[in-house]
Amino acid sequence: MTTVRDGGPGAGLREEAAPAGADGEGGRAFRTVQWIGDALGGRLRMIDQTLLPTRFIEIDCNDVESVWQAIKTLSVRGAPAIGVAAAYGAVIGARSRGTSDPATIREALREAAAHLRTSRPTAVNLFWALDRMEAAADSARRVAEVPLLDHLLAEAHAIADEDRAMCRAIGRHGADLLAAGDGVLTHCNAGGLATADYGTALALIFTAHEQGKAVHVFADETRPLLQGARLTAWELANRGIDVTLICDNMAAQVMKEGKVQVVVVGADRIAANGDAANKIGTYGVAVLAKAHGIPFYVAAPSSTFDLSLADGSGIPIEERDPREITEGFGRRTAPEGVGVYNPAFDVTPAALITGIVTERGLVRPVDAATIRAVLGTPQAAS
Ligand SMILES: CSC[C@H]1O[C@H](OP(=O)(O)O)[C@H](O)[C@@H]1O
Repeated sequence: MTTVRDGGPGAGLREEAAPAGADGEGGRAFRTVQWIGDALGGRLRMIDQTLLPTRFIEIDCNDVESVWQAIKTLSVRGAPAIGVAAAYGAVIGARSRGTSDPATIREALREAAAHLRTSRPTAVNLFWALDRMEAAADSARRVAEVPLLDHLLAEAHAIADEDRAMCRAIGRHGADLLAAGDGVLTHCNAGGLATADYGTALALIFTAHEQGKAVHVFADETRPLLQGARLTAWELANRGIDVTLICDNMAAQVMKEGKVQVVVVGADRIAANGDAANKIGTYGVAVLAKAHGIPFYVAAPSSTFDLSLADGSGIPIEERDPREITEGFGRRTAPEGVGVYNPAFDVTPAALITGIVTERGLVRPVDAATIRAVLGTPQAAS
């Protein structure tokens, strides 16, 4: 893994923090995850999100282990972004034996996919993307003799391109749920940094903004890893969108003060009945929204649905290192040896979700029948 581009200390919100080349939607574009080069000599480049907002650093991954580490340590995070990174990681694995022999390439890809599957358990996009890459390797037997590695890189590019398109479609379908002047509360980061680009929950806000509908965002800082403070506030400020950062325990107060009209969050895995896993604290926000009569929306692409699960009880919840809580601010904030519980996600029951915004439309009411009607044919995930 090598540092490629260092925006320098304090890059923070400065113009140079986001690369040149507007994405056409008024934002200063950046590519969360991208492939540089061809199938044989190329590499996976990603923003190291653990260093934001103060430093904008891109890292290149040239082997499967560095992709695994980047996912595990949250250099790259967010369900869709993890899926895209894993797809390119599978390409890196497929070429690792240095041969053009298809059988060896397929075996190397399966080995890489098996390893990448162990990086994080909750975001279904990781498994969905790896399943798709393995299917592409197998289906290549029947396609014209494009070199297999080129075929695999094309599949990974397709996953990334589809994610970009899905994010914008989510924005289009969801922006109508926001009215000019609304206070919108969000939790964690479901923006461009969590996807190939543009985001899911934040896509609604970005699109509304591009439509001239100004909203004010309350961003939960989202302990313990502060994706809301470090990433969501950074993305929104970079796009000139009004954002107020609050501690997670302030969400009830801003709702009680009438400052929040809508809540919109992302998701990491949605079961067939609409139960949705998302960053820890989301379930509490949903309960608060219900108590205050505020609509609570989840925004997610179809690749985040796991229709093999009847409900949310089967969603694996990642538990992370206790030091993220006891030493997360660069100093110890709890006594040595104290017990710590650090689930990274929780599951919001469908009954608390007003609607799920997908690239294919709005799922409302949130139930299995409506999900099937909006998404069409079910997909299994491993
Ligand atoms: C668009 S998915 C974003 C989703 O992923 C985050 O989790 P993590 O930062 O641990 O990967 C969080 O649950 C976000 O809502």
